[in-house]
Amino acid sequence: MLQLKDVNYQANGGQLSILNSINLTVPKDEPSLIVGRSGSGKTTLLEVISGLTRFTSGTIRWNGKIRNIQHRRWLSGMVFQFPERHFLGLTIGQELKLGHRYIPGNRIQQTLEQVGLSKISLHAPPESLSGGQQRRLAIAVQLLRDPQILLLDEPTAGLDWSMRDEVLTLLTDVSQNRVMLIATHEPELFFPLVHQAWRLEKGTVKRLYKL
Ligand SMILES: Nc1ncnc2c1ncn2[C@@H]1O[C@H](COP(=O)(O)OP(=O)(O)OP(=O)(O)O)[C@@H](O)[C@H]1O
Repeated sequence: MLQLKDVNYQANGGQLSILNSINLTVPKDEPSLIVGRSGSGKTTLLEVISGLTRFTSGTIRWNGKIRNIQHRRWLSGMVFQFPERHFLGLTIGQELKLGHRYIPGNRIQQTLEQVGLSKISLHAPPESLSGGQQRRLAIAVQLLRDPQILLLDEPTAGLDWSMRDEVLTLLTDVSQNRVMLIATHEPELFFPLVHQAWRLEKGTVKRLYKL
């Protein structure tokens, strides 16, 4: 379970308040949603949780223990908005192995099966995949790190309907045994998958849905 207590984040040397006293308890084994308009602070919140951004005050606990920024980097996997823009590997195989000294081939194959990409060639460039497949590859890259906390920023942005369905089905499957938090401005797409959703407005959690 992930717990945020009174988390604040201010930018520009404290001049600009972006997250204001965020309190959240996010359960494991089911996707949860952060809903909010553009500029409401969704990406910032995911970056704070994942340890990519240092918050100003508050506490973040994992399974009851306070976790510092290094712990959270280690615990978390973040799938950025439009992750395909950030692929670095020249091939799908390279992309999957980035940052690892060694990954057994069967582990790569299992992960590709998990995301429904078992038939692709590891020698092909990531750009040869369809939009939905590229999103699934980005999720596979994170799953290979086996994160306890999986954070996804607008995972369906820019996808057509059929590809969105592919990604939505996958998200339910990979939420088992971990916390999954999805930031979106299109909550209606995700409501069939989630039990809990929070609305962020100007950096404040305004409402809690128990669906
Ligand atoms: N380091 C920073 N310095 C100044 N302003 C920042 C900083 N980080 C974020 N902001 C501002 O904080 C606000 C929230 O940004 P954030 O990207 O978290 O919103 P968002 O809800 O994810 O928006 P979108 O859906 O458009 O991605 C924005 O107004 C953004 O410009």
